[in-house]
Amino acid sequence: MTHSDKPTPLRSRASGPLTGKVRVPGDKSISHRALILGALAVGETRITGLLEGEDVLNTAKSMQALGATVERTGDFAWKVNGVGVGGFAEPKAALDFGNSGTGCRLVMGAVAGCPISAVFDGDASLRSRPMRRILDPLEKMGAKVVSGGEGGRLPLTVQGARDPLPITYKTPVASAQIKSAVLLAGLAAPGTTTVIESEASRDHTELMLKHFGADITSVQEGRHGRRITLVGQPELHGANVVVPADPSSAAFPIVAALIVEGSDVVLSDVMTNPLRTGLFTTLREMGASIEESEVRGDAGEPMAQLRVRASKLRGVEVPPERAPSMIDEYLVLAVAASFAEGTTIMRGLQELRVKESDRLEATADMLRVNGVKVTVSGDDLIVEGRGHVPGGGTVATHMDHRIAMSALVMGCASDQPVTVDDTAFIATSFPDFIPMMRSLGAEFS
Ligand SMILES: O=C(O)C1=C[C@@H](OP(=O)(O)O)[C@@H](O)[C@H](O)C1
Ligand SMILES: C=C(OP(=O)(O)O)C(=O)O
Repeated sequence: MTHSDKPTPLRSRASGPLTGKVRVPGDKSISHRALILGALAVGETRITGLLEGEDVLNTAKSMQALGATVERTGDFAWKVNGVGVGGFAEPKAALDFGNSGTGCRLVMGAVAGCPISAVFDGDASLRSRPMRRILDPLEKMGAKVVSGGEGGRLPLTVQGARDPLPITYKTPVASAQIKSAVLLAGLAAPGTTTVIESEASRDHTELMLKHFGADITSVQEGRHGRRITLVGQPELHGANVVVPADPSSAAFPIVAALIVEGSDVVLSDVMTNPLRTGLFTTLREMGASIEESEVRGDAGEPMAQLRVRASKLRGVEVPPERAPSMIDEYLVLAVAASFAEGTTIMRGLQELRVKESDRLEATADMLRVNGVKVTVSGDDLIVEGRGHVPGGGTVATHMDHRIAMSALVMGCASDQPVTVDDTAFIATSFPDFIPMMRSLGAEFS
């Protein structure tokens, strides 16, 4: 999906208390996986609560291009009829994943196990992101990169394996995208495929594979790691998937409610898988009032209603081993840290450099142009909170949805308004962000 060349800036200024109850859109990670596993299963998959953001819609299109039947049956309700493990058809045109690392990398894994060739492409942001981390294990499984850019950059052509090999693979960094690509390729291989990670990353692929009928086990490995074993060539059956609300999207109204005095906001159905809730743990350590109720689960994914009230926050140190459980939330945590009293040190953030933008530098710039004292030291981010933020800056979003949303949240409570240069990329993960925040009382103009 391409965006118009004309940027759409927006200004956020201090508002009165934010109040109300909202449901943020469906979880992006689970939405991608439901479409992909639906396409690899035999029979019908019904998905409700799917995130209808650009990233996920690009994955839906790619599943269609690979031969699955994908239909929208109502608001956030989708039906997929799959082709079976190993059954993808060769796509006629390049698969365009737009801004989405997850869509691109997971589908690369799924394609690697099929005897077809496919061209993978994306926007300028995705074209700059590393794909070698995915291609390395997929080549060990028998896939080939027929053509590609410098250092494994998109666009590139993958020739899937006719006879994929099962492997045991230790991921070089904690990445659910690497793990998932190997497991999805491993579906088509005989025997068992094993992934070992020294820090556990989000486990939605494992939980959903089990839900679709695969034989998959996950046991602890070392202090923080996991060993995941998948038995190849299962018959995946279609399944019903209820997508809970995305905690990474909920993070924005949550931080806004914490920093705007007098706020009281309720968020329903927020997924609370412990491998995704590092931000909530950290905010609570900072003194945030976040109450959970209506705790329940579906297909192994727990969810809860969260009530968030404005709170006095204090600086904390966030340990590096927490990073995988909040990797997409450091930008908005840095905003919360700017409004806290005292220094917040976030350690071990090297992976932030290879997201939609270099998020370590972009986050530091976002704070700096708004008068917050911030240092990047190696892979650590150090924010000196002073209880208030001067604001008044214009933030460069660098084709990165989470920078745009974090900056707009910052403006909700800063002394002077905060402007973002382009809001277009918010549509990749949270299409209703602007109206939803306005419905709570945010002043965007
Ligand atoms: O598997 C997933 O759904 C995701 C994994 C994470 O990326 P990495 O695997 O690169 O850490 C995360 O940043 C991304 O937003 C979604
Ligand atoms: C990193 C992200 O997504 P992806 O890797 O799928 O582009 C994100 O949504 O913050």
